[in-house]
Amino acid sequence: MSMADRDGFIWFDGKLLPWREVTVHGLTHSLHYGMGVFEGERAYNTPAGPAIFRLQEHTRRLFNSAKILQMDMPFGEAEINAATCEVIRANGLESAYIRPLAFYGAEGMGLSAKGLKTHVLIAAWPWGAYLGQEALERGIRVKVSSFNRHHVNIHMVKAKATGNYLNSMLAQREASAAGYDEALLLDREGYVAEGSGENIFMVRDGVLYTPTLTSALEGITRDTVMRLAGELGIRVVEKQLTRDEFYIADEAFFTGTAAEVTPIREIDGRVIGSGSRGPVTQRLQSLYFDQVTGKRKEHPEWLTYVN
Ligand SMILES: CCC[C@H](NCc1c(COP(=O)(O)O)cnc(C)c1O)C(=O)O
Repeated sequence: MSMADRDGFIWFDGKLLPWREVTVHGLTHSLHYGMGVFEGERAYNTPAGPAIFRLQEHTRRLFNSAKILQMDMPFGEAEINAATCEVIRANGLESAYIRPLAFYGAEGMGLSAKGLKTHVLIAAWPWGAYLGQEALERGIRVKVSSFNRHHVNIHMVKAKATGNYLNSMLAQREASAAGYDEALLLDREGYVAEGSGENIFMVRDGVLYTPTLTSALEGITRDTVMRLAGELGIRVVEKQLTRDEFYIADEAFFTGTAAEVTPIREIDGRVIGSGSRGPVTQRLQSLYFDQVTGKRKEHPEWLTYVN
């Protein structure tokens, strides 16, 4: 079923509208030139009702992305936070994937985007494991992409910008066509950057490693997992990592709002560790799910209850 043919409500420019009425003109500027910013967030059902995980950090990143691209935002962060909660309530959702998007309208077609209106929508829908439930347990097969991640002075990688995902789509489709589940992109120097829609970690001799963020998005899940690992007493190291360090790692996994904590069992035909979800990955994955579903009481500030 097309995403357009759903029922429910989408928050659009300050109002909750019926899902199917949220349409834009074919000459919408962002459709043509790819300048827009978005977020991927999740609400989870908890013993105290539905809650959005680290909503404030996601909204702050949306506004930071807009600032990097110099897109004027017609609402404030607090209004967007409140509207996001309203979308979950209005659709009667308990756990959901949430997609805020800010984009330029059809007021003009010049690249300067002068005088264009920024429109904002927030949609939410039930979305299970991004790479499949089995992936969360068994792990996935990953291919290093022939496409590099953006050079940091070609695309603004700290902005979660819609146009940046052309690179992600090219990489993901190449990996999928080659029979893999996901792509791993290297930066311009050849160091490991991130997945097409995820940050990446590896475990070696009990130490958790993740690439420095030069060519990768500042992932909120990455930050969460690094904090949880520290609380488990696991040493966390951020450094430049090469593809062959991942080949000989004991464990590897992706993190992201959509991907959550997805184990990686093979990269480029090299089996990672035991070839299934490793013990450190499993501990972090289970702690992550306890955290986002309110079973773990630490970090109450990470959950925004919608009711
Ligand atoms: C299609 C993009 C989906 C989106 N990807 C999130 C994402 C991440 C992880 O960031 P975070 O942990 O803050 O989510 C890292 N890197 C990229 C390129 C991403 O698109 C998501 O909702 O997970």
